[in-house]
Amino acid sequence: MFYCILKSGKPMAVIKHLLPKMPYLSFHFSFFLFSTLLVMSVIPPRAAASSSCIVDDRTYSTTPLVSFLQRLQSEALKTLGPSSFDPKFYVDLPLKKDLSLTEAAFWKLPRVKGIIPENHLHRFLEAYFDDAGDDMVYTEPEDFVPEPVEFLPKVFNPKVRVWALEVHSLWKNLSRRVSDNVKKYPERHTLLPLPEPVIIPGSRFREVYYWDSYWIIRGLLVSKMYDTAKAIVNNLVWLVDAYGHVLNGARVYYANRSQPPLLSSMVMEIYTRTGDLEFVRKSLPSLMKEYTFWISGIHKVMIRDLHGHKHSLSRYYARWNKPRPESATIDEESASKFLNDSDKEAFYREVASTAETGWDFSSRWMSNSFDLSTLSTTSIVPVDLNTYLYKVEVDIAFFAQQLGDIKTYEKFFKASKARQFAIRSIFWNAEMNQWLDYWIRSNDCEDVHQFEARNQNDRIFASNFIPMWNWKHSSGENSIMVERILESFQKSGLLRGAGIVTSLSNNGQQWDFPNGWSPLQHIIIEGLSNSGSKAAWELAQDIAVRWIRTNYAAYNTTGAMHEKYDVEGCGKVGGGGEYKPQTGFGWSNGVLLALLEEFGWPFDKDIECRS
Ligand SMILES: OC[C@H]1O[C@H](O[C@H]2O[C@H](CO)[C@@H](O)[C@H](O)[C@H]2O)[C@H](O)[C@@H](O)[C@@H]1O
Repeated sequence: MFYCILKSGKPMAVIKHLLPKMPYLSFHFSFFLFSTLLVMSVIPPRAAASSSCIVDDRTYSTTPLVSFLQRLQSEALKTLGPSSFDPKFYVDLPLKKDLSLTEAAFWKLPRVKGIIPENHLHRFLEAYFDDAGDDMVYTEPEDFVPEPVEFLPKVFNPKVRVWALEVHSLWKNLSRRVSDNVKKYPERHTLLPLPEPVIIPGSRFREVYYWDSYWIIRGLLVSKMYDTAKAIVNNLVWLVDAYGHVLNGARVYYANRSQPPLLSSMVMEIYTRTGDLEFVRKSLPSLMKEYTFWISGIHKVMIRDLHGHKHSLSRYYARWNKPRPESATIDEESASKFLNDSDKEAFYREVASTAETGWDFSSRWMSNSFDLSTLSTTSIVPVDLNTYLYKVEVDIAFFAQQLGDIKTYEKFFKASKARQFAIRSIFWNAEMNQWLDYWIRSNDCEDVHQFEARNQNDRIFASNFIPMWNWKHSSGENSIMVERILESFQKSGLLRGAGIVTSLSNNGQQWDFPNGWSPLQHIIIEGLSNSGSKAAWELAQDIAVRWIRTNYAAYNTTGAMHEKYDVEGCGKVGGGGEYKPQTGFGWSNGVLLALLEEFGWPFDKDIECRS
């Protein structure tokens, strides 16, 4: 009833209507109800509103090691202070000795006014831990050669070729395998014992990440490193078999959330280059298992459109309502404004669910762009997630067809058509000519949410154009639609001097203005270039050139590839967010190589920034 009153937007009228039928509602109570509803109807949905009706909430519980390392993280912050403090470092530390011995020594450390003195902390860390990352050992990728045959055949400019070869050689820096120690003493490591070599993003990201791996693989394929690419997929398949989904990253503390589902796309890219059907056959059961994770239980949302059609869509939803272990000190600080435990838990769930989106953090998930405590990710049905799931359906249907499994082909083909229809019905906004995230205004136990146009979020994000990515696979948009979307993109404010900005909100979060991220550039560029429109292809090339130039300029001044860039100026590195900007960097290297392969670089075209 509460929910119906709220949704009506006219609390007093509804109460008046109810009063005659409910004589037991006293004046005082109805006044209280009215004021409460009035306040609630103007408060935007926020973290505390969620999670009261979760049916499928199986979590992997925290291991004793993670609990201890989190405690160590919190004590280290008290000793060292917040400047330059990276909480992730502590939960990545491998134990030298058994946990019981380490804990006993920890409790014996002296404390001055409750704080461990710095020299004692350092001595303790040296005696009982290896360095963070020591359990991921360097391994020479066997399929790496300094200049692969037929490498970037369309790149003629000598400066660009030299640079591209340097970026290609970065795969060697980022190549790792899990040390034998992890297999021997798994309880001493938060790292998971992945069976095959990996490519890591770099710097503080010392382990495999799920969606990063897609663009890493795109680059590895340009570098003709097919075995390394397959090894990454085999590791992710191993995670699906062990946990039922691909983890956010290959650490035990990431077990209760995933990241954007791009595993089938990785298999598809590898198959397209190698024609290895056996590889597809081995991966397919895990792709189907992962698909179930995304379309059922807490990830599933049903929405009835204005014509009465029911659509099954998906959202991000972490099975976790505590601080993220890798950022626990930060999350506890952010949650300190919530007074009671259940509000804190709801907030922590929103935080972890936002990490599942890959866009952590962004105004996209906040009802107030400047207030992290208004994160509402579990109440949002996101355009990009459903675009990726459409692609999963198309990919699985294709693989099944190649393998002669007609029943699976038909099932997934049908599912892809249903999602295509759903994307059009729920996300498409014909006035803006963009696809908009849909906010379910309550997170209660409704079976089916009724579509209301006002629940589309009309703020501008790069994600509003992500469905273009699927133009390659859908039967094609008509050309008038493409032109309209193109115009809408060009007027959106997202296209800046050095690439596509993530959003228009300058609030200090890293997935917001003025940052541009390699994966988003690549998705939108691929969408535009596959639209069949010449103008869209030219725009795709223009964005690629801006992006390549800014990567080059930053590489020249800093000697590194970066995780994100500030697209307001050529050669500017990105910032904001909860950790220091990182270098390395897996997906940026992959996207750069993929763009150079696609668009090439003529001999006489300048690579330097245009003023
Ligand atoms: O430690 C904070 C967060 O760091 C990761 O997120 C960021 O880096 C990832 C690796 O490049 C990338 O996949 C993600 O999109 C970035 O926002 C991590 O994935 C988060 O879960 C973590 O909380």
